[in-house]
Amino acid sequence: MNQTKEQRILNFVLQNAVRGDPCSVLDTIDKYCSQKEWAMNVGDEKGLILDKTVEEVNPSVALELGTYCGYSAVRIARLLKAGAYLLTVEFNPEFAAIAKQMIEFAGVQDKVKLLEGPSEEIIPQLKKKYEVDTLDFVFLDHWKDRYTPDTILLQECNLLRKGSVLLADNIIFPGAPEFLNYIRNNPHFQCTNYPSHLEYMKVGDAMEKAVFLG
Ligand SMILES: Cc1ncnc2c1ncn2[C@@H]1O[C@H](/C=C/CNC(=O)c2cc(-c3ccc(F)cc3)cc(O)c2O)C[C@H]1O
Ligand SMILES: [Mg+2]
Repeated sequence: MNQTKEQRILNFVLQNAVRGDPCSVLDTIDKYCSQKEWAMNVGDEKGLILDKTVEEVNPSVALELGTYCGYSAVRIARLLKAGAYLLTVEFNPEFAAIAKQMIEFAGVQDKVKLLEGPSEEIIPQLKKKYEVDTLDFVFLDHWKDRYTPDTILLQECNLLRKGSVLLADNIIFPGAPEFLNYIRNNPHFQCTNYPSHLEYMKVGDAMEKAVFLG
């Protein structure tokens, strides 16, 4: 049975990266996806915007929607302080299995909880089942038409507090026009746009930061 692209990415990491070294895992994925097979990781350029935002927020509890192969989970987890953790949500079991191995190889498994299932089911469980009070940081990188309903759901579930920071990928390409309209016209959010490029390409893209004002 021939391998999937995601399995090929994982195998390339297992054979070429340094076990327990998150930066080497990230560099190895970026090398593979820029030279061999493109894949929808946030990548090195937008990854720097993600890094700066995570360092600025310095979250105790972070949520990621759309784990995929685990690239941004490793990217976020490597920056978390002692005792802080990332919850990452992925509903495709194959991607979840790949991401689990990627996260473990990088050595950040103690900081990451991979939750398998659709975000609309997981989000309402975060308080009771996963003992979350509020979220300090949320990275949105799943299906683009889910950004708005999930942002509304996070508010309905009282998971955001004054100062919670959302960061959304792919504002330009593939684009999230409905989310952009929602969040920029919502008086409860203060938005900032970060122009960049689509991962591994010369195509323009951007990230949007939205601070919840309470
Ligand atoms: C609702 C929900 N719950 C849990 N997991 C969910 C979910 N929706 C998607 N997911 C999971 O997240 C991942 C999906 C991410 C969606 N991201 C994308 O579709 C995406 C697409 C591109 C792109 C750019 C140019 C092109 F020409 C083609 C594609 C670039 C990106 O950075 C992306 O994030 C994998 C999926 O299983
Ligand atoms: Mg993306």
